[in-house]
Amino acid sequence: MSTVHVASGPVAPPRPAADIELRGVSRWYGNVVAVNDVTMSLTAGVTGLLGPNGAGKTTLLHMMAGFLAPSRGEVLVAGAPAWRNPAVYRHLGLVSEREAVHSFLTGWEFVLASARLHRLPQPEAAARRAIDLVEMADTQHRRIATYSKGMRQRTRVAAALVHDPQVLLLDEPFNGMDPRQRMHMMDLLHSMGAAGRTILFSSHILEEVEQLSGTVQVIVAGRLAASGDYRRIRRLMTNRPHVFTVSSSDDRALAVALMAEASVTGVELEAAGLTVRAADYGTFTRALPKIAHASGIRLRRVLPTDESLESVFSYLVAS
Ligand SMILES: Nc1ncnc2c1ncn2[C@@H]1O[C@H](COP(=O)(O)OP(=O)(O)OP(=O)(O)O)[C@@H](O)[C@H]1O
Repeated sequence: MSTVHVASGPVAPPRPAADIELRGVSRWYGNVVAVNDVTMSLTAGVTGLLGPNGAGKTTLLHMMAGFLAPSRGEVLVAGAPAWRNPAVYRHLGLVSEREAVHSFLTGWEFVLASARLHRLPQPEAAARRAIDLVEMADTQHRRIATYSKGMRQRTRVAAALVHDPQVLLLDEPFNGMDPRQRMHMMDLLHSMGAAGRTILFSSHILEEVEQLSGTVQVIVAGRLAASGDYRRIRRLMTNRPHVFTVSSSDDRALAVALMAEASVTGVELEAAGLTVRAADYGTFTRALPKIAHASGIRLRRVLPTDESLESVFSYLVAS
C-alpha cells in the first residue's frame, strides 16, 4: 500500500543549504588571474574574507553580487546563479569599497532613494526601519557632507539593507575609521549576524577579523588558502617557523645557550645582534627569557622579522 502525503498548508520552497555558494570559481582579466578555482559556501553569521591587497577579494564580492561574470565555475545566491539574474538583488545588499559622493543628500534622502530603486511597496517605512537598525535616526536629516566617516558608512549599510536582504556583503568596511567608529560598526555587524543574517566582510587586517568573526576565508593570490574556524587558522599562523632578531648584553654567550634549545633551528651571530630561527613562536618566546636569565644575560631587544601579513599568508599557502 502506498502512502500519500498531503500538505496541510502553503509549502515554502525549501531553503538552499547555503545562502551563497561558489563552485570552482575563477575570474581572469586578460591574462591576470584574479580568482583561481575557489569553492566556498556561506551561511548565517559573520564571515571574514581575509587577504592582502590584490588577493582577489573585491573580484569575489562583485561576482557574488552578480556584477561580474565568473570566467569559469558557478556562483549561486539562494540556489540561483548570480550573474544576469536581477532576482539576486532581493537576497543581498553590497556595501562597496569606494564611497560614491552623495554629500548633497541627507542620510534619509539617500536611504529613501535606495528604497525607491528597489521599488519597495512602502519605501518610507523601509527607509525608517533601515535607519533605525544602524542607529542613525538622530542625524538622518543632516547632509551626508557633515557626517563622520563612521556615520557615512552606517548610512551606506542602511541603504544596502533597505530591502531587508538575507545576505550583506561589505568590501573593507572599516577602512579609514577611527577605533570608536570601528567598534560601533563591529557591534552592528555582530548583532546582524547573531540575528540570522549572512554577513561577509573583506579585510586585509588580521585583528579586524579576529574581533568580529569566528569563521574566515583566507584568500591569497586568487586562491582560497585556508577556510574555517578563526582560532584554528590563527594557530596555524603562530605555529609556523619564525625568525627573530635578538640583541642582549652578551650575544655570543646567548648564541651558545640558544643552540641547546629544542625549538631553535638556527642562530647567526652578527654585529647588530643574533638572527634566531625558531620552529614555533610560542615555545621559543616562552623559552628565551628563561635561557637568558639562567645564563645571567640581559635581553635588550627581541623582534620578529617576518611578521608581515604577506609572509603569514605565503606560509599558509605553502602548508
Ligand atoms: N578590471 C580589472 N582589470 C584588470 N585587472 C584587474 C581588474 N580588477 C582587478 N584586477 C586585478 O585582479 C587582482 C585582484 O584584484 P581585487 O581588486 O579583486 O583584489 P582585492 O583583494 O580586492 O585587493 P584590494 O583590497 O587591493 O582591492 C589584482 O591583481 C588586480 O590588479
